[in-house]
Amino acid sequence: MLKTLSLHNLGSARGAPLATSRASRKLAEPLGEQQGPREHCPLGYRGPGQSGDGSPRADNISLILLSSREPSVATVSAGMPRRRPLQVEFNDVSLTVGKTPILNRLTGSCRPGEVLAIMGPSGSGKTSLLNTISGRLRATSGTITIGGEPLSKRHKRHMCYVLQQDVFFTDLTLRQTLMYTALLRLPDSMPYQEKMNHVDHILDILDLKRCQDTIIGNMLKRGLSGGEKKRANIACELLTNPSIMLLDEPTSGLDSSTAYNLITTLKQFAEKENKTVILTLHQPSSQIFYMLDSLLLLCNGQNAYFGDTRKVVEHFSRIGLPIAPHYNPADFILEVVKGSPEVQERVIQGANCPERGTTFNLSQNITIQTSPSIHSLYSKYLSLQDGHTTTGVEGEECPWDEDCNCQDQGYHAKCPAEVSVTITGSKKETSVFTKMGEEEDSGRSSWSEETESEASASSSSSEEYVDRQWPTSFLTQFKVLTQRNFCVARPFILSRLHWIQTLGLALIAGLLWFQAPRTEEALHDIQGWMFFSTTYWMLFMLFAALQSFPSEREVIMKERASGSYRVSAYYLAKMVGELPLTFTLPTFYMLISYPMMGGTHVLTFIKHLIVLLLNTLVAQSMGLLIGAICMDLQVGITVSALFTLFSQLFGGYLANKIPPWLSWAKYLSMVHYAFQNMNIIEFSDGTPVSCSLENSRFKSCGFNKSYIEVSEILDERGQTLPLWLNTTILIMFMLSARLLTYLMLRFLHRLK
Ligand SMILES: Nc1ncnc2c1ncn2[C@@H]1O[C@H](COP(=O)(O)OP(=O)(O)OP(=O)(O)O)[C@@H](O)[C@H]1O
Repeated sequence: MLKTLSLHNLGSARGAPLATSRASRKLAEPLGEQQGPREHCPLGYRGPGQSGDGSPRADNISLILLSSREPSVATVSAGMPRRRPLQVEFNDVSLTVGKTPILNRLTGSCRPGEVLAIMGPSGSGKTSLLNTISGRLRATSGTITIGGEPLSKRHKRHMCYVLQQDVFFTDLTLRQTLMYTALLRLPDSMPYQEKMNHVDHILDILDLKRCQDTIIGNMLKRGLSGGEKKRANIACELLTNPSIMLLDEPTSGLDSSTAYNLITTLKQFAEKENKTVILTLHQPSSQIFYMLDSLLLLCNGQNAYFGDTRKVVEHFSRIGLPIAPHYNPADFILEVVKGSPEVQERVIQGANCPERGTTFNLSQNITIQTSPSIHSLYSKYLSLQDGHTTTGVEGEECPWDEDCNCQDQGYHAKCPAEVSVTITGSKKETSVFTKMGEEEDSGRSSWSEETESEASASSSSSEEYVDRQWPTSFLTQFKVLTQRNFCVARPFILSRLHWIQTLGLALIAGLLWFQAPRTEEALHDIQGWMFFSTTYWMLFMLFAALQSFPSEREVIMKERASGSYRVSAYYLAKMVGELPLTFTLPTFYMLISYPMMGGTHVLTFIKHLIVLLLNTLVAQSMGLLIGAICMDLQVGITVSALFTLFSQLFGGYLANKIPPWLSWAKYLSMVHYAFQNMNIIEFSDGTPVSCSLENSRFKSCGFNKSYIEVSEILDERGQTLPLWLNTTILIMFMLSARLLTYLMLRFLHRLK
């Protein structure tokens, strides 16, 4: 049986899959087969029209297409606070970065319930426009309004921005990622269980249940697939039920079927929930293309077309660039805006008509060179030649009216108006796809009075949360971020490699200084163990902390840009969340190494441990500070190497006789204070050190004393400060470094 799609004018087939495209052809194939390999239940494909086993019945394709518009997406916001629908408008928006003009007088709008696609070749300014609409970039001129009000910081909580890149903490599972997002971005007034139900619901809608316990992963660690990451990205944003969704290339890297399903979901989300969806697309299939309500086509940052997607074919015909039959209009318009300067000029002028009162000399044929892939597709299926020539009406100049309509009916008659496509299904069945027209859209909720009044009548709490500066209290942010920081840092700080490294070094140090006798001869060795332990943990923690901000920065920036939490909450949570992890390995090291070195006093061990942990915290603080200042790992490593070597050299063990003009430098060495404290503790509280039997270098050994006086041991390494003062100075080091780090994050790196 043959399936025939008859579209009376390509442009009016709103929402209907264009059977001229490869994707449409695929649709017309037995859907049971098409569904088979798609292990993940395709978005928007559930519901009537599916057979008992979940696969659609091949004889009911048009029903499936219609019923695919009744998805579970309709309940994305079930139980969520209601959001007011907001229209996005931008007028004459220009953007210049430095001296480079990026966007030039762009005008467009998107109403609630609609999907606006921004299309254009690479580098035409799609992402820049999205950034400008979201407020991440400030327009050089022009106006942007959200719900009739000029764009302001307040609006960022009404919109979500799905970035082109998938920015996540790679060690968290998908479920953890969504859970923390929900806890941070959904209001405190919503019970925990409800938030978790919402997470489940979103996982279900985006067909991510199957991989919810998989880690996000990265290049080195396998995790979610590219398509799953894309959907995870969208899931995080859907959680907050935003009024406006901005998506930068949501379909990039997805296969055509997944891309189609994703756009279907977004389309349904816009329609059913009255959301404003603006997305950038690179090369959509015609099926996807006609699902979009309106299109803004960019050409070198300028407006090449803005309007109804269904009218794009007509528009291009009108300006002398009619689209060949069977050609995917999305491919065609991209070929056009990548064409010769002459073609680009014509398109830009056509888009700005009637202001410029443009008329085109349609007698001139313009050849648009099609891409090789399109060519091969054409050769194969449609037997076209290299490129295709668009031809206006010979010798005729179309008289344009005020609305840029060609008034010559004869001209229009020559434009492609009706296309009939025959598709052969493998079961040799035939059915007729009927045009999906305006009637089908009648159910679409629009920016209607009813919706507005509904919105205003919605619970005050919902609007209240929307307009509050933060969705959650400081305490909630702190608690959730502490837990998340712990989960994020644990795989790194307590990695198997770090356990092995710590065990190995503890054993080596223990064996090297094994049961060192407390004698004058072994004094240098005991101090060697103390110096090694101090510097090793300084190096370990400092370099571990160094990577912390540079690696987390993108995620934090993304979350901060959507107004999820305060920098102070994040920073404080990071300090607290990582604390137990910071203490684990040094404690493990001390438990092995100290007894092996011959330490027997429990109290001395505890005091040593406290000093070592404090030293570790100071080192971590310095690492965070250097990382926050540099935000570049290479620069950070160089600065850290200088700092740690300086600290070691002036630590009091390697060099005793420091030149007087350099003696001040030791006060800047954190090792100096920690090493002094360990000496004080070991020789005051531990086993006394016996004098050498012959030629002792200590005066106290000359007065018939068997043990060296503690003060003499300490003085041998220069002037010693009391234990409490060394400890206070170390604490001051730590607090100042942490305060400076906060200021860096808050003011220098714009995590604000
Ligand atoms: N900060 C900047 N400084 C200078 N030029 C910039 C800057 N940001 C963007 N551009 C330039 O502006 C142009 C538009 O960039 P944009 O990323 O918006 O393009 P795009 O259409 O999204 O491209 P793609 O499809 O490849 O992602 C590019 O030529 C880019 O090099």
